[in-house]
Amino acid sequence: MVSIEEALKILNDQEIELRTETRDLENSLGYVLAEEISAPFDMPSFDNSAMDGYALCGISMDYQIIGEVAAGDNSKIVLKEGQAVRIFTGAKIPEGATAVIMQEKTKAERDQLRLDQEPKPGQSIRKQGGELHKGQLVFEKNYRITPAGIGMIGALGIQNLKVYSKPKINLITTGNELISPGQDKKEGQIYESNSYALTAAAKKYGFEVSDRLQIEDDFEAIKTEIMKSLEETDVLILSGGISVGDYDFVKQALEENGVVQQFYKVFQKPGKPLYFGRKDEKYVFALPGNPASSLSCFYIYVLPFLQKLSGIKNSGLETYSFPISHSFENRADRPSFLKAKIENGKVEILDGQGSSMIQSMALGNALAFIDAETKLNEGDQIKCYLIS
Ligand SMILES: Nc1nc2c(c(=O)[nH]1)N[C@H]1C(S)=C(S)[C@@H](COP(=O)(O)OP(=O)(O)OC[C@H]3O[C@@H](n4cnc5c(N)ncnc54)[C@H](O)[C@@H]3O)O[C@H]1N2
Ligand code: MOO
Repeated sequence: MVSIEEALKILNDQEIELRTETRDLENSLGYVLAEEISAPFDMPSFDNSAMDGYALCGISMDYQIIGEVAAGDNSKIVLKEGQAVRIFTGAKIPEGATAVIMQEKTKAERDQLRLDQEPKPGQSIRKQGGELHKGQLVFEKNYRITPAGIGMIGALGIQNLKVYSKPKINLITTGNELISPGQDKKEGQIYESNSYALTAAAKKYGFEVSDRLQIEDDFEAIKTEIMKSLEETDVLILSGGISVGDYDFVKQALEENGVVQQFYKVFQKPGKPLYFGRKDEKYVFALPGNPASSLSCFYIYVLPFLQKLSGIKNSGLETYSFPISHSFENRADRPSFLKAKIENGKVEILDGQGSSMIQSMALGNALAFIDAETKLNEGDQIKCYLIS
């Protein structure tokens, strides 16, 4: 049995080989850059108008309008003192222009333009290179691509990006009692829900579960499916059958497939029988079958590891401390991740903390961490892992 800190350290210390691939801009959200990106040209690449109005030359109140420049035009107009052109936002500033005045601050009659006040030199002109200079570093390697990042890279005209690959994930649920939602349920059976919750949690953080399989508590079947899965996947997640019961075959089946245990059992609640192992560059998590245990172990242990395999540096759920809205005593002898709800800056520990209970997790938005046998008074700070 290891502590939570030891388990997290073992995961964090795994030596892993990151793979890279080329992705098109559109499909790179959430990926991590495996290369630097520098500006291939000045941004903006030409002086352009920040307003719909008039570009003019010289400081005066009256100008003669000699033409028009719209966005996208490559006008050859050269303005002389006292001349102006009609111009629109984003259009290239003609040579000789010293300022742009928004149209609301002007009166135009035929080719005569009168301003409400004198222009200031450079007014409403977005200068070439005002945001970035050619060759300037825009994103360092390891930048995690956000929607704004996609916008920035697109604005630089770059279509293909070298990024770290995300791991391929397979999921196997085990248990004789499990049937799929939608089927008729007989006495003693329950609906298999962990694969749905785990797949959804993976998806929420940008990971796809490629293959899902439900198998019975049959040692040979579990062993064979683990073997097949290890051939085709990077990360295998199993749910159920990892405790000490007579039908808990997962650990032995992993061992017989050459998977080397990195830790088994974490001193925590829920999720004590959590297992992590590896076989060369293949990684295996065996999560406890209880629905809240498996999902909570996914959030705290599997997710940061999937992120690490994708090149993400600051991996894991966001954590913040909040004051607790009521006094609370953790009677459990293990440090606990409690289903909780943060509302109006305070945390409420929810009813329904059993490892099999998932409704409280679905209604909450955080896992609140509290040490074993600890009493908190209203207003005491409690560390929360945000899950929504
Ligand atoms: N003698 C002991 N018994 C147990 C211990 C222990 O230390 N000594 N630990 C308990 C703890 S803590 C947990 S957590 C569970 C974990 O056991 P398993 O990982 O072997 O899980 P199962 O026994 O297969 O299932 C537990 C529970 O969850 C339900 N389940 C399983 N899979 C699914 C699924 N895919 N979807 C929905 N529900 C699922 C299953 O029906 C069981 O009710 O062991 C304790 N026992
Ligand atoms: O450690 Mo188990 O996940 O509490 O039920």
